[in-house]
Amino acid sequence: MSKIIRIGTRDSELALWQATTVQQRLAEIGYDSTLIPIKSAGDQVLDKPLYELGITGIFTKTLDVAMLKGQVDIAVHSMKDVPTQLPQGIVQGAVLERAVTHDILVHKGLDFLENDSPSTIATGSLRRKAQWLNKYPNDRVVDLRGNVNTRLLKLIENDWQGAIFAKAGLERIKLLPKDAVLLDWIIPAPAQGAMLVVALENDDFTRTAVEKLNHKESELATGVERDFLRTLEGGCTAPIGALARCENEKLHFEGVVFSLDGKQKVEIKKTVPLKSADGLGTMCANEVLKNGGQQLMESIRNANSALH
Ligand SMILES: NCc1[nH]cc(CCC(=O)O)c1CC(=O)O
Repeated sequence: MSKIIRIGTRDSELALWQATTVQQRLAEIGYDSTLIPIKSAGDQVLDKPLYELGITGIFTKTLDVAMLKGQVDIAVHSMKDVPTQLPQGIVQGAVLERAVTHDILVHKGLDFLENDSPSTIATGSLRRKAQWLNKYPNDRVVDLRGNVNTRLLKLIENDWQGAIFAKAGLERIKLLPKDAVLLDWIIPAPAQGAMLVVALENDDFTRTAVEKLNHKESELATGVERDFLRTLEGGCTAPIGALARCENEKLHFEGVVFSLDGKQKVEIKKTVPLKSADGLGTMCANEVLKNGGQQLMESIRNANSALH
C-alpha cells in the first residue's frame, strides 16, 4: 500500500526549510509527500516572553492536534521545542542527523566586549540569559521573541549590542552573518540543532517510511539530553542546558542548571561507553538534583508561579 504522506509544519521560514528537507529525504527513498503549513500558538502571541506564557509545547501543540485529528500524518519540529513528554498516541518517528549544536552571538561590532560599560544583549531564553549573566554579570539581558527572521529585524531596530541564536537555525535559512561569534561556553538547549519527525503510534505505513530517516547517534545523544531535562524540569521552563556527543564509541555528556539570575549553577560531566549510555541522562539529573539542583529548581518554580 502506498499513500502520500502529509507533512504538518509551522509556517516560519525555518520550519518550512526543515519540513522541505524531510520531504526531500522521503522522496530519495521513494515516498511521495505534501506540505501542510499550520500556524502555531507560539507564533501568534508575540508580545510576551515565552516563559511567561507558562506552557511547554506552545510550538508543537497545534500540530499535535492536527495529527490526532487525522489532518496530517507527520509533523517536523526543531527537537528542542518539543516537550519531553509526547502526547498520548504520538511517537518519535525519526531524529535526523544533527547539525551544529551551539549558540552564536549576532552583533553590531565587538568593541563592547572590550570596554567596561554594560552591554545589552537580547534573548527570549532563560538558559541563554542565565549563562550570559553568569559570565557578564553587569550586562543587561532583554527579552526577544518571534521567529528567527523577526528577531534579526528587532536586533537591527533596537539599541542592543547583540542577540543570541542557535547557529543551526540561522545557517539553515542562510542568514548567519560571517562575523557571528560562536558561543561555545554556553551549553545548548537539550536537542538543539536536531530535527524530530513525529508520527501517530498506530500508523505503521508512515512509521516504517520515516524510520528510515533516523540517525542513530543523533537519536542517542538527544535522548540522553532530553532524559536529563525531563528528570529535572517537572514541566516548568528553567535555565537548563545539556549536550551529549558521541565520539570513538564513547558518549560525552555535560548538563547544567542555573539560577534565573545566572549567579548559581549545578553542573555535571560524564563520559561513558556508547553501549551503556541509556540511563545516563536520568542518572546525571538525579545527581544534579542531589547536589543543590533540587533547591535551584524549587526557587525557579516559585519565581515562575509568581508570574502567572
Ligand atoms: N526557540 C526557537 C528555535 N527552535 C529551534 C531553533 C533553531 C534550530 C535548532 O536549534 O534546532 C530556534 C531558533 C533559535 O533558538 O535561535
